[in-house]
Amino acid sequence: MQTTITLPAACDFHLHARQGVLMEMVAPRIAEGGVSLCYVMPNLKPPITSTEQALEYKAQLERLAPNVTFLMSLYLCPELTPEEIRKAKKHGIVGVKSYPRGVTTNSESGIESYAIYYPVFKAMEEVGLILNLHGELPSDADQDICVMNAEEKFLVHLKQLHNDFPKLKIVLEHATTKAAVDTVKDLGDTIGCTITIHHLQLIVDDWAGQCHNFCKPVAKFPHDRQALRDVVLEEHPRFFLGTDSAPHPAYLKECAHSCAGVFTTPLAIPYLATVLDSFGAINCLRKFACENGKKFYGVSEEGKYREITLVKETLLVPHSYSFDESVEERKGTFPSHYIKKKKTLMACPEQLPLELILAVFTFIPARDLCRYLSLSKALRYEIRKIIVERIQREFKTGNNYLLVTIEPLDTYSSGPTHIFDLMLCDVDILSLNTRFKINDKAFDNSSPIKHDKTFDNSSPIKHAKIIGRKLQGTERWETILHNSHISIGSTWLSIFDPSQTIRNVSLHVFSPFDLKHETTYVSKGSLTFKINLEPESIKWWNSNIDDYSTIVVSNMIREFDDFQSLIVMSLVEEVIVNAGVLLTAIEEKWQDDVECVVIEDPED
Ligand SMILES: O=C1C[C@@H](C(=O)O)NC(=O)N1
Repeated sequence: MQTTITLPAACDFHLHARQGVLMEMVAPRIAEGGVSLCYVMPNLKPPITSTEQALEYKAQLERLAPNVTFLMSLYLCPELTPEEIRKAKKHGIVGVKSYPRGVTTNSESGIESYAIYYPVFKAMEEVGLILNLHGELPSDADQDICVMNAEEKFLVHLKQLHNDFPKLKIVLEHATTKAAVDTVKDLGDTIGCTITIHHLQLIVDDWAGQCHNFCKPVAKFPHDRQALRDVVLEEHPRFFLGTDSAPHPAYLKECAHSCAGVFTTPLAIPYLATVLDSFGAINCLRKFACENGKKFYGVSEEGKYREITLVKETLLVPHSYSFDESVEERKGTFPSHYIKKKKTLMACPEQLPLELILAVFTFIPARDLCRYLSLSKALRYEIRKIIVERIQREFKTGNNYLLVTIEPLDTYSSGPTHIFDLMLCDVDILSLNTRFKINDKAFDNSSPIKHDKTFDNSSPIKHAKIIGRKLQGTERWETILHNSHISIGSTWLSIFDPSQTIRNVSLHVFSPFDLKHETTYVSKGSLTFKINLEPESIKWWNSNIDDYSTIVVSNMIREFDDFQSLIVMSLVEEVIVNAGVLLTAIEEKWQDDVECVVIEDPED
């Protein structure tokens, strides 16, 4: 069994290197994945339609990944003229990518008919630019076209184009069908074809219901995959690697309308080797990934040649790759349960008198609390991540947020946690008509709290000065707990075991924009424990809460120097009700300034 392979760094002839923060994440990973040359797709926003844009994009990529050779392409669209083609050629642009309108990511300005582009194709044929085809027809039920046959039905256009421009080099991108493989083989030497790694692995069953495997064109039938594998095994010189690696932010991938794209760049060649090995094609790696494409394109690496060595051993694939999603442009579609949105103040957070945004998220209804509590820590961790993603989706500025989650820690309640949240809100609790009470008496385990079912408007709130605040003129936040214990007379506790006294206090503070910053401090009755977000690093220790007469919140949040907003979230429905009271009060008091976002429980 071959366990080590040394070969030239590979070429990826179809890469979505993206732009902005996503590009910053992708570009350095190209070499990490064993690739030293790549052909970059132009479907950015706005698409790359001019030589200047392509060169500027290339320069950005080179700054981020100086060891990689970037071959650039333009986006086929009406602005592209034969003159621009000639100019592009002069400046080293390699090809033009054609997207049929609406078939995939950023293809809104794609083409509807090839006929109008014939002068452009003619110029390309003359100067030797490559035409890259996303080979799918847009779905059209009336024409019986859907994702499963969109590629096959497109092939007539490939044949036609080849017929009309026999010297034009055309690459049918990311072929997924036997029909495509057969067609490319039948056509002459000017027709090449890229194959992705994932299409050598996946079939339709793997993406139906599995958003991470969803891409365009979709993976097809087992016999189609076999045809792709066979042509690799055959080492056919006109078939070569084009990963179509296409990352999307998790919130656009793991959602109802998942974006198409499989992100393989950081592990491209190890992944390819693994897949090839699985069907006995490991010896075809070199031709498929390092040689065929370069020959077809007639390109070399201008001194950037290097070798890579693959070692066959177990590799843990990261669950995700992080980048600053907060500054990614959001799609216009907010979840349908986004019920209330007053004013977008995120754009001008300095207007917030209390630097406060209160967002209340329900994630799991209270009645299902036990379900949440029975989840493993790892799963809870995932859930928190999802919540973070939700927040990132809603709030897109580069602001820092202080995020407080309210979570139950045991089966009984998470009662007082929202008191902490109120503290951190830096609001005058007394002025809010809530039912929260803060006792100044030492907490007495033997005296069960009252479980009055009435809404206690009149309860005076004592020690309002325990509110945490950002210290004037400093960046420190502080909450002082005057030897008090916190109690709460809220009705909702009674849905749990009424004989239980409040036993836990939890406060989770972290920045939704940097998971690494997460620090969770939890005081739980006479027990205080600390949790880092990583489930493995959960640490517990005993300590009496009396020892914590002063809780200096600045300790928890010391890493965040600039909070514009506070987000309070809860997994507990009833807390939402209470927080709703808070929201109402905030809205009443600062109605012109504060945007309160309430997101209803989607399951309701
Ligand atoms: O052709 C494409 C485009 C790509 C993307 O997300 O840019 N994703 C895909 O799955 N196919």
